[in-house]
Amino acid sequence: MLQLSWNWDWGLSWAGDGSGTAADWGTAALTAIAVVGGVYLLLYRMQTARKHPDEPPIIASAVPYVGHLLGMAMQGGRYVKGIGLRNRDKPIFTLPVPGSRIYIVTDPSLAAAVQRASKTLSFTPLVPDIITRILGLDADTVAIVRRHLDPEPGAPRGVLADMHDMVYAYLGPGDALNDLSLAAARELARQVNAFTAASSLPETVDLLVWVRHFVTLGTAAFLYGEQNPLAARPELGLEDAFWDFDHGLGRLLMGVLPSLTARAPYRGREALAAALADYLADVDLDTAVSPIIQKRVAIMRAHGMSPAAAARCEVSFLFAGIVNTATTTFWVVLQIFARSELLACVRAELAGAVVDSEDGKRLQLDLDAVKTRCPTLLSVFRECLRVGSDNYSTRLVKTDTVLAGRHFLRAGSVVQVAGGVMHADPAIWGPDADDFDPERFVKLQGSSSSSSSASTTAGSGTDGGKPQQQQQHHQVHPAAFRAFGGGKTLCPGRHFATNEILAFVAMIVLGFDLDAADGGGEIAVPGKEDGVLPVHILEPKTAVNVRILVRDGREIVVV
Ligand code: HEM
Repeated sequence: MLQLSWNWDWGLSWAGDGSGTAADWGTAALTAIAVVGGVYLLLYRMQTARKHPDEPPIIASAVPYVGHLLGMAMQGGRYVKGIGLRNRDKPIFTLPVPGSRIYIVTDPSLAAAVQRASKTLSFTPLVPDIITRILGLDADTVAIVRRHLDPEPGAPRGVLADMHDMVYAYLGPGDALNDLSLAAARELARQVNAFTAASSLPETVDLLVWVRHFVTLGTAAFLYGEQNPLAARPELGLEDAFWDFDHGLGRLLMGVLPSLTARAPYRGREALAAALADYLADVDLDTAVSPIIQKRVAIMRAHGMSPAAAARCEVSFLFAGIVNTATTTFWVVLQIFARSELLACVRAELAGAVVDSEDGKRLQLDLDAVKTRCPTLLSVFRECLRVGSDNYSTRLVKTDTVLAGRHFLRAGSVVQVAGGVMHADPAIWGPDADDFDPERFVKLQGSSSSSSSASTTAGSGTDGGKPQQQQQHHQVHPAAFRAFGGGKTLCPGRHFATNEILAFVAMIVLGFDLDAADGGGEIAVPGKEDGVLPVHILEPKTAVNVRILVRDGREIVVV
């Protein structure tokens, strides 16, 4: 006879009358297995129970409730992407998590429906918590940020709403965008010219590190002025601090004692915030920084933020301006230089976008011509974004919502549009969806649709469009291209980024030759590191070391 009891010294124990036989122990073990199995089955069944008959199908985790969270923590964006690709028959599905639901959308038309339902599905309520953790905001600033999120027309507006509208208006097509694009391209040209002038011998570099150095310093300069602390105070190591911050965003987001568990990103952020606060307190904002930064700082101050808090928030704009641009430029340069025929083709296209100066000493790069006369370059850019972006557009379900008249989404849950799944879906892009096709977007013919979600035209002056995939004779839904997100949070910097990246790639393609560092020859293209939180275009799994040779030593001038 065996009995289950609790013993304070030894914990849970089996008590017997001393006559326990092997059969008794076997029975006990079977009972224990049955109890554990029963509890497991109960939890498993509970997590698969739909909260509503029209709730999207539930994909249960083998470890009830917490399994998906563990999967995301251990495998990053690859985890949900894998589930999405294995369940292509489900345009939307539910991942049960403790106390909530995550609805994953993998179908472009449902993604468009999510974007349209912006009254009940909104990213904004999630922003205060996210930026508090990432930026380390103090309680007063958080209270300001929380005011009047998602205001109705005519209602009082909070700082996020004002900032959103200003940034979208400023970076939309028009003179301000053109001025900023020109300023950025000129700053990058200045840096490339300085590098060319200083380089007499071939240099071996890590291509990503080389590209992002230019983009980091260039962006800091055209946004915050030449005396910005990243450029003017090299002793602070702010460039490294910036990338430490970027590479530790996931840990900062966890918010568990960040000064200990996310030491490098925490210190990087604090160094950047302090240096920007000192700088912005000292300079004459009207003349030293670009107009968009003047407007950002003015909005934050008008809403009552302290100068130090406003400077801290600028770390996020620096992040938005640098990280995706640097990483995308890296991929575009790499993909072009890894294919000699493609390189020749892009150089031939760029010949139509440059002219020699009268004295023959300078190369004049025409920004507009780069955008309009280089279809292959533009296609490579878009293909790099398609292949490199596994991003998720995230929304909180504010009130119970029926999506597209069919799918019940419960209030308090989270919806995520899975860009990585859509970008890899053969049903959308054709059977070669896994391949990098430099001409994919040349083969896709744009139309003049005005949907703002697609951005496969990405900054060419028109939003959206329904490109037709000539080979497959079907259309790619405008919401299937997710690199810039979509709907109310569609990246406001997409036009600017396109201009800047195309100009910068043009300078590199025209000015340099790149070889594999290990003895020259073809440069290999590594896979992308997809086991991280996909907050931006993914980095390569391994470093790409190249030898840089100056091809055309002439100064580049942007016109
Ligand atoms: C290749 C370059 C870039 C890519 C791939 C990119 C991508 C994105 C993505 C995916 C989002 C979130 C969209 C969503 O959640 O639906 C976003 C938001 C944003 N991006 Fe970009 N971005 C790029 C460059 C830039 C640049 C250069 C700037 C500014 C100069 C910028 C400013 C912003 C801002 C301010 C937001 C937040 C918008 C909001 O919700 O209020 N981005 N970007």
